[in-house]
Amino acid sequence: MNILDEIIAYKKKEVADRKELYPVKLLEQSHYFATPPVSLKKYIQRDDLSGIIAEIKRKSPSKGVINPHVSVERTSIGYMQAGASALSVLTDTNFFGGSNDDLMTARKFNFCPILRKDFTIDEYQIVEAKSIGADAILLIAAALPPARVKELAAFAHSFGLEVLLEVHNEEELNANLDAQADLIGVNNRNLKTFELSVEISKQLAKRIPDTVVKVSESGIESVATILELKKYGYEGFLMGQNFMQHARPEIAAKEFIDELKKATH
Ligand SMILES: O=C(O)c1ccccc1NCC(=O)[C@H](O)[C@H](O)COP(=O)(O)O
Repeated sequence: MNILDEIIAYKKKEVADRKELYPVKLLEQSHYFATPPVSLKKYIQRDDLSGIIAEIKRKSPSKGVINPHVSVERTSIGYMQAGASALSVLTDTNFFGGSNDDLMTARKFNFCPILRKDFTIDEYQIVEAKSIGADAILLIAAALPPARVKELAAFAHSFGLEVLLEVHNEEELNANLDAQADLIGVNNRNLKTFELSVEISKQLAKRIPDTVVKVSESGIESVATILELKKYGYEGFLMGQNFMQHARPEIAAKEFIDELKKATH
């Protein structure tokens, strides 16, 4: 069993448990159902921002412990002050050390779009995402049959949530082109082997329709890589570890984004 299979097997059990503990009727009482979402797509395309989706990531299967005691309040505010376009918050606890509380903290202190980074396999998790104040969800093509991707994307849209569809190869991309995703993210990390290469973003770029915002995800470590990916039409850049491995991730993000700004002006 690879790590993605392991995560999905765990999620199935976790979702079943949560449905009992926190029924949908309870989640629906959240005031976030009355709050209009902030568009991830639009913020990524804003000229005054960097295109970077800055992630809060305490640990990961590939890296182990990264920054377990990070202050979500200070880091999320600092990321946005540094010029990030949006936030990504890992809410999975077992494999990534995150939580719904992390996302709710980020929500409380920021007006920007927030991507709920989790392993969505069930409608329940979409209701949950809305109830904690997320603006967008992630759907991973490697974890879902295309028909499920379509159903879950439509369900997310019914709450006004945007969908970032994550692919890692041409087969996954082609099988999900009609999913109505708002953004397509190419994950440079193979979630089954942890192998990392930004070449995969370059290879898949021309296969992604121009109507969809392109995001390159994972393993982005330099401004030069972003400048290169922009030439392939990428507008969004999801970055976690490169910032989170520093004691003060928001300072690392500011230095990075300042360098990016200098290189693009
Ligand atoms: O990061 C992992 O080890 C990982 C393993 C299995 C499934 C997902 C995983 N990561 C989620 C992500 O997609 C990344 O957190 C995100 O793209 C940022 O990547 P990075 O900049 O390399 O931290």
